[in-house]
Amino acid sequence: MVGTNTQTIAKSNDWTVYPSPGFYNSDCVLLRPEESIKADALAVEAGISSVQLMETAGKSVATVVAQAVSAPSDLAGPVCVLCGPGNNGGDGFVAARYLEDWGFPVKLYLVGKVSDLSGDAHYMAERFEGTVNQATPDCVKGASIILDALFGAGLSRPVSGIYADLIEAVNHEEDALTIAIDLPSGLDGATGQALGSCVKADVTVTFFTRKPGHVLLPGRFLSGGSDHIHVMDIGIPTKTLTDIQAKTGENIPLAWQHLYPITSPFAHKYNKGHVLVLGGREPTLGASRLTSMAALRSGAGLVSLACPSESYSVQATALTDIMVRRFDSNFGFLGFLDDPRLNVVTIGPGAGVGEKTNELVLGVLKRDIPCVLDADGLLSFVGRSKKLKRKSKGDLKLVLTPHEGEFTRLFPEYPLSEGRLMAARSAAADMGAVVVLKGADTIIAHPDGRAYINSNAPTWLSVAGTGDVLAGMIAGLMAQGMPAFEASSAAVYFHSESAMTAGKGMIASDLLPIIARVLP
Ligand SMILES: NC(=O)C1=CN([C@@H]2O[C@H](COP(=O)(O)OP(=O)(O)OC[C@H]3O[C@@H](n4cnc5c(N)ncnc54)[C@H](O)[C@@H]3O)[C@@H](O)[C@H]2O)[C@@H](O)CC1
Ligand SMILES: Nc1ncnc2c1ncn2[C@@H]1O[C@H](COP(=O)(O)OP(=O)(O)O)[C@@H](O)[C@H]1O
Ligand SMILES: [K+]
Repeated sequence: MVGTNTQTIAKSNDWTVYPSPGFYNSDCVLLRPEESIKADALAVEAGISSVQLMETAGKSVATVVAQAVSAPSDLAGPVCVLCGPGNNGGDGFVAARYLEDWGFPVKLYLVGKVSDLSGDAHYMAERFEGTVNQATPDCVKGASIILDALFGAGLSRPVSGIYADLIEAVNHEEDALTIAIDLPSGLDGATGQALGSCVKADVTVTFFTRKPGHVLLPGRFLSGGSDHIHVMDIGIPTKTLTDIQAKTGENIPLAWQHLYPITSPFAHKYNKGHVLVLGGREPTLGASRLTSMAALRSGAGLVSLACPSESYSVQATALTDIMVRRFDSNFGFLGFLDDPRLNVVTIGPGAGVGEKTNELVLGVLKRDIPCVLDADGLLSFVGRSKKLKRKSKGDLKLVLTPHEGEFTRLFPEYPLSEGRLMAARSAAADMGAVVVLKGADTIIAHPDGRAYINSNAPTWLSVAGTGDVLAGMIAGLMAQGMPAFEASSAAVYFHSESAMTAGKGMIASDLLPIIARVLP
C-alpha cells in the first residue's frame, strides 16, 4: 500500500490538483453507458477499428462460454444466442461464429431481420454462416447455455413487448446457464435498476471497465454477483479514461490508498488527532461508546467522550481507553472545542433527537471543526437540512452518514426511487458535504460529483450498532489527516472488511478489535 504520513497530506479538495488515481484505472472506474460508448469512439479515433473492437468483444464472450464447459459434447442442449437490434446483438453474432467454429451446438435467434441491422452489427451478421432464426419465447426451451445479446449500453427505454416476453422466458429457463453480454438485457447500466423486464444472469461478460449498474443493487445480483462479472480487455487504450473524466468508481483501495495515513516513526498520540464524540443519553448509551472505541481502533491518537452529567458515571465506568468528560449544558460542551488539538467531532449515535443536539451541531459547524454527523445528529435536522449547508470550497468539513430511512427524512427532495447514486450525489452537492448513503451498496458522494460505490459488505453487517462503528472509523481516519471524502471511503471499505473477518453472526462490538487488524 502506498501511503503518506499525516504531515504531507495535502489540504485541498480540488480533485484536479489531487487526481484520484482510481478514476484513471480500468479496475476501479465505472463507466456509465454513454461514457463507455465514448470510450469506444475514442478508441476508434485512436486508430482501432470498431469492427475489430466488436470482433474482440464477441471472441472474449465465446472464450468465457468455452471456459464454463469442459467440452462441447458435455452439453445436453444447445447454446442459444439471443440477438437484439443493436451492437450488443453484433457481439452475439461474433460469439456465435466462434462457438460454432469451436464445435459448440449453437442456435442463434434474432429479433427482427438481418436487413434491419446496421453498421458493425449488420456486418457481423453477414459474416455468420449458421442459420439465423426468428426469436420467439419458446426458442430458449431446453438450452444448456443462453447468451443474452438483446441490449447492452444502448438500452434507452423500459423493455416491453416481444423483448419482455423473451426475457421472461430466459428467466424461466432455470437449468440453463445464462451469460449476459455487457449488461443483462433490461438493466440500466447507470443506475443498477431494471428498466421494465430484466434478464437475471448467472455470469456477465463486459468490456474495458465495469459499469455502475454492475456494482449498484439490484444490478450486481442481476449480473450474477461480483465474482461472476468478467471484465475483458478489448483493446481500448487506458488513456481514453483521461479524456472521459468519469466520476464514478468502485470503492477499492486503489481509489484512496495514496492518501491513507501511514504512521510515521516520529508519531505520537498528539499528532495522530483527537476525536470528540458526543456521549448519549438513556436508553442508547452503548452507541456512542461503539463510536468512540471505533475511532480509537482506527488510529486516532486520543478520543474523548463528552457526556451529559446524567450519563457520565455509567460511561466512565464502562470505558477504560477513552477519556470521559462531563458537561451540564450546551455551553459546557462547546467549551471542549477550545482545545486546539481536537480536530474531529462526531455527533449522533445515541445523542437524542431535538433542539439540544441541533444546537450542538450548529455550534460545532460554526467553529469550522470537521464533523461526522450520524443518526440522531441527522434526524435533529429533519425539515431544516438547509442549516447544514457548507460552502464546498476548500477542505470539506462535514460528513453525513444516513441510512436510507434517515436520508429520506432529511432529503425528501432527492427521492431514492430515482436511484441511490443520483440521490447521494445531489444531496452532497447541495450540502457541500460528503454524503455516505449506507446500505448493501453504500455510496460515498463528494459535492464535486465524484462518488464511490462499495461492494464488499457482507449481509451480516446489517446489525444494530454497526453504523455507530462506521461513524467512529470515519472520524478516526479524518483525525489522522485523511481528507473527508477519502477517509469516508476507506472507512466504509475497512468496516466491511472487518465484518468479513468477523464472520456470520457477528455483533457490532465484535468489529472493534478486528478494525486494527484489517487496517493497513
Ligand atoms: N461501439 C463499439 O465500438 C462497441 C460496442 N459493443 C457492444 O455494443 C453495445 C452497445 O451497442 P448499441 O449502442 O448499438 O446498443 P444496444 O445494442 O444495447 O441497443 C441499441 C438498440 O436497441 C434499441 N432499444 C433500446 N432500448 C430498447 C427497448 N427498451 N426496446 C426495444 N428496443 C430498444 C435501440 O433503438 C437500438 O436499436 C455494447 O453494450 C456492447 O455490447 C462492443 O461490441 C464493443 C465495441
Ligand atoms: N443488506 C446489507 N448488506 C450489507 N451491509 C448492510 C446491509 N444493510 C445495511 N448494511 C450496513 O450496515 C450498517 C448499518 O448501519 P445503520 O443502519 O446506521 O445501523 P445502526 O444505526 O444500528 O448502527 C451500515 O454500514 C450499512 O451500510
Ligand atoms: K445483454
